[in-house]
Amino acid sequence: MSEQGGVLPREQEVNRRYQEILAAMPEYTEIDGTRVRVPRAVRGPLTGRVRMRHPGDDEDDAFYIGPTHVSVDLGGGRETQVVSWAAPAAAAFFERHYDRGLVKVRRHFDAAAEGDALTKVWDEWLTERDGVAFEGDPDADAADHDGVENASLTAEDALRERLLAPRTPLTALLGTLQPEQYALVSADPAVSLVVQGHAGTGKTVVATHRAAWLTHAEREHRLGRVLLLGPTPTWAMHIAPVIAELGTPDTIVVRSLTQVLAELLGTDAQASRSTFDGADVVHATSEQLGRTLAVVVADQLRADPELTPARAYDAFLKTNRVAAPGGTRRDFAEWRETLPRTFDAAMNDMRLWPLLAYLVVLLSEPERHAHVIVDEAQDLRPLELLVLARLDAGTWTLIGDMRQRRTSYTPGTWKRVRKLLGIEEQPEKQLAGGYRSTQAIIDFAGSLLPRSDARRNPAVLGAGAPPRVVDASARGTDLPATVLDEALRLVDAHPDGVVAVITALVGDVAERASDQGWRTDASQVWRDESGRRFSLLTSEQARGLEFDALVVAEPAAFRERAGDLGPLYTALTRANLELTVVHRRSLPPALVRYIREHPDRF
Ligand SMILES: Nc1ncnc2c1ncn2[C@@H]1O[C@H](COP(=O)(O)OP(=O)(O)OP(=O)(O)O)[C@@H](O)[C@H]1O
Repeated sequence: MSEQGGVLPREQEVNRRYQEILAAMPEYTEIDGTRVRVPRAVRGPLTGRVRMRHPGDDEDDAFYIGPTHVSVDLGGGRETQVVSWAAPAAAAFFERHYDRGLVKVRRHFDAAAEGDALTKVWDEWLTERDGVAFEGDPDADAADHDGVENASLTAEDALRERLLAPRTPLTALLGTLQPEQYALVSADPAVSLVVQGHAGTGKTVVATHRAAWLTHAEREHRLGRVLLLGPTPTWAMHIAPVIAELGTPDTIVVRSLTQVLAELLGTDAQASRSTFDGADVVHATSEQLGRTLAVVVADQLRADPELTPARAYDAFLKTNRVAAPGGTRRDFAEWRETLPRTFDAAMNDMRLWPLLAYLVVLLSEPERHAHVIVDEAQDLRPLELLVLARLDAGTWTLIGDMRQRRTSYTPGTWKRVRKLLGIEEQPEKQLAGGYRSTQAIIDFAGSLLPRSDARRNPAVLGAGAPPRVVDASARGTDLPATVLDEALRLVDAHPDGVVAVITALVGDVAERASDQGWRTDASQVWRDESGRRFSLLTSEQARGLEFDALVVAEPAAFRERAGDLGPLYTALTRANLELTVVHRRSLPPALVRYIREHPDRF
């Protein structure tokens, strides 16, 4: 692939004409009888261009890919077609081996964030290079290409350039969407999809682009309403720009699980707080509880057809028909004794929202979605899955990483998740690309995975610098001071990037930061007087996010559950380019072993 200076102005001109046509389109359109504002999804810049490989090469064999389908008048009686990225023909641009080699060359575009002008083109030849890339290209020499590239990546140079740049908010990535990602984004929605991918393999990219693809206004069998569910409100904010850019308004409902539960309960997601910790949660979110509630509701409905969730809750507190298996039956009964005595009182404890919401969905017909996409699906607890099962009228896309489970209360296998949702048995799809972190970071964090599972994703970013491991006790400094020193070093080294500290000891670090003159608002970002800044987060809060450079403080303090180092693995894998680990206590054995086995790197 190469950048071609002579070609760029030509493509910029086509893009300019395309933008003019889009600007002249009405601001509102009719979708399924409803008037909706035309989304930015149909107004953005061109994504790329494809040249098919036909013996009688002519202009018809080339077309553009863009947000929306139109014909562009090129002047002199010539015109060219722009095909929507969600149309079947767009597969020629996105699929690696489209129709057994029918594509000759693809041109990938990059555009300015503001104004939509094209800023760069890359050509990717899928056949031996012969002649010019596209008819009318001024300079055949511009394409210095010898043939087929890396077998798994497309637009490799564009992708690497994008990944090496300081991280900006997540945006639409159509120009560099990879074949393995496109295959999942555009998979047939008639079949439910379960996708397993390690950290940084592009799961959130797939989840967001799939939501947009399924509901794209120009797709023949588009879906009417898709729920896109993620772990936290921060996640929802993180993905908002992609949905704003690609999504058709009102067709994609973005929510965190807490928001879904709050809506079912008619309450405010902010109103009640709970840490969701402790053994009680096992009971409060168990499948057995779900079965008990279903039995109670069915029983009561026979005698009381007007049964309300509040009365069902009363009946649940009294019933002997507890479905918990033998050993835990007594624990379960004891736990039930601790519950608030009324439905309204129970609403004050967020831990009980899944229970209460399940009663609501058992007793009402909630609005159902045509499809539900769940990002970070490994973190849904059994009863939460049972609630969701009643909100979906169609199929599912479940995307997650069983290695990043927060707790052992969630199902440990995709098979169990499928069972709770009633999804037919089928093998998971795997994502393999390493898009977020350097190889050094992927390998270091990957040492926490069971050896059988330690398939290393090849990092697009290349080898990178080894993580820096700092033993604060050997330095004779305390942990917070060392963490802040290291964070400051990274902030200075990445002036245009974003830096974070992830630790279970947020309070200790925050107190010291405050003593040192750092200030924060509610957003977890700390700033000093000269405007330098870093984020201070728990692993829980950092889910799904990423940072150019990162300090992970005191690995031993991350909770280890069920032999699973999920939260620490999540923390380490938030780093793009540079990772520093600061500790006073011993490191987890897997990291110690990794460091010992790679003395040259540490
Ligand atoms: N095709 C692509 N083009 C450009 N950037 C990409 C592409 N795919 C992934 N990325 C980038 O790689 C990073 C990781 O992607 P993403 O956040 O989707 O991974 P993930 O699998 O959800 O990670 P995790 O489970 O660790 O949160 C993001 O910065 C994303 O923008």
